[in-house]
Amino acid sequence: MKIKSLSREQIRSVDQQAIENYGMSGLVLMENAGRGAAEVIQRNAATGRVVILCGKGNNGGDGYVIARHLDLMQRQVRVVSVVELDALSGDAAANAAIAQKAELDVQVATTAEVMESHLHDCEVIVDCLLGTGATGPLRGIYADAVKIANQTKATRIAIDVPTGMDVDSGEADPHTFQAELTITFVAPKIGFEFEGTQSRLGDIEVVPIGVPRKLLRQWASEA
Ligand SMILES: NC(=O)C1=CN([C@@H]2O[C@H](COP(=O)(O)OP(=O)(O)OC[C@H]3O[C@@H](n4cnc5c(N)ncnc54)[C@H](OP(=O)(O)O)[C@@H]3O)[C@@H](O)[C@H]2O)[C@@H](O)CC1
Ligand SMILES: [K+]
Repeated sequence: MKIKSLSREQIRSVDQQAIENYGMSGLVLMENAGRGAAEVIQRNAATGRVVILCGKGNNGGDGYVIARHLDLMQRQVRVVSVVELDALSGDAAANAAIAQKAELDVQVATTAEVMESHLHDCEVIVDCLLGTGATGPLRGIYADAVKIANQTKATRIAIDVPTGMDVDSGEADPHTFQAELTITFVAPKIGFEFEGTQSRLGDIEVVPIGVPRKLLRQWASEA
């Protein structure tokens, strides 16, 4: 079933309804999202060292799942969190803990200098800094991380939305992540349809996260 482009409120409502009305666990949704994204990454950027930039929220949580699945695919992968790991909560904290117990390469970079040292020689950068929970201009290390990532020669892949782009208006922060590929969950976002956004989004791939068709039917496109 093809789903229409959704607003921030609608997409957040899909997740919320799956959890509250259907009894799905947020961890399962995140697992589906991260696993699906890892498969798309593997298809589109099959070689080279991968750095996954992770923020504080559930978009960051997706990053730890992606790392675990890419590691299973025998990729060389490092997670770089822009916050100390004890600042994480909920499903993101759970997946960060799994990644650590699994002895994946998880680093913290809270300064531009340290971020630069992690990004200067990787071949693929995956942006899990901010998703649908982003508000206002990029703050602090988030802005630095995107700026440094955009200056590298690495292949850049955004998860759910390029960090810095508003999901509803498509408006871009001066430091918006410049993606060659955006892997977005459930449906494209309304902001992606605005003129000028294509150069920040690159190609768009939609990944389903296992929410039931009955829930999605209300947003089915006519086509
Ligand atoms: N179960 C689900 O719902 C599923 C969700 N999924 C995934 O979750 C994503 C949504 O996650 P989310 O709601 O946690 O928001 P997200 O964007 O990761 O982080 C927000 C945090 O970042 C911060 N912050 C905000 N703006 C900022 C700024 N300008 N500059 C700097 N920092 C800023 C702010 O923290 P603060 O600094 O205010 O403490 C805020 O708390 C969604 O896109 C999808 O990828 C999938 O796994 C499928 C299942
Ligand atoms: K992102």
